[in-house]
Amino acid sequence: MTNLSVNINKVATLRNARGGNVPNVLQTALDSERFGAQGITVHPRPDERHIRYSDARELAPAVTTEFNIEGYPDEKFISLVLETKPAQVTLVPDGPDVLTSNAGWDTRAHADFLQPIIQRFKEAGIRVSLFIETDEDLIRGAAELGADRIELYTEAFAVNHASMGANAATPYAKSAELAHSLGLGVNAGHDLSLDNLADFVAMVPHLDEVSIGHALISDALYLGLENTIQAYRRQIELGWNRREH
Ligand SMILES: CC(=O)[C@@H](O)[C@H](O)COP(=O)(O)O
Ligand SMILES: NCC(=O)COP(=O)(O)O
Repeated sequence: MTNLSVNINKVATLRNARGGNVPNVLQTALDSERFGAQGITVHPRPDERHIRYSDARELAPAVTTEFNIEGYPDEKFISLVLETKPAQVTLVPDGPDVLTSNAGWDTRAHADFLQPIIQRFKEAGIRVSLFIETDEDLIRGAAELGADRIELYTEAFAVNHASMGANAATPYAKSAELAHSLGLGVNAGHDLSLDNLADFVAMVPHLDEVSIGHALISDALYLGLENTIQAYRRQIELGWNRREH
């Protein structure tokens, strides 16, 4: 079954809006686990617009499911990950000024940059995932760099799902089959939601984890966090049961 990792970036956005500690990011993470989250994801950006490096340090010893830190591997990020030793690090090629993640890695052009970084994290016992698009050669490049997993960047799926339905996931199914054949685990994330998640899970094989934040936290404003996490878990189960086994 595919695991749900709840990205709590937007809880930190709300917390930072007033400069205090409400909502409490750590407590929200622990409650999310209690409500059914099978992982917690954070994406500390250089400007700390939401998740701060201090949040990651506070969360690391407290999270009891899988802790996943996402981000661009500059030296400050690398040091944070090696210090906190999450279960997984997901490397994302984001520039410091992007509104949100908007591309996957070019694992060919950036091979010399990524390879030693991946090796440092693996030597520290941290699973390494690379944020990537549905490009066959770049997925092969991720495997050649020694990544443990890829995270399929699903914005294009979310955009196309409105008009194409489940067929929007066809490129991701092919990428997941290729990744699996190369010994890579398969994660996915970005703009997944209650509307599109079951179709994605039904279509994409070998899917280890989905990390979901923006839509999930937005839904929680109406449904409550516990109901929302359980609703996302149900959508994963619905998609899994629709798979052609
Ligand atoms: C890599 C990815 O898709 C997520 O981490 C996404 O970038 C969330 O970042 P924001 O919450 O800053 O939009
Ligand atoms: N890796 C994707 C993630 O953590 C959350 O992305 P989103 O659901 O906030 O778009």
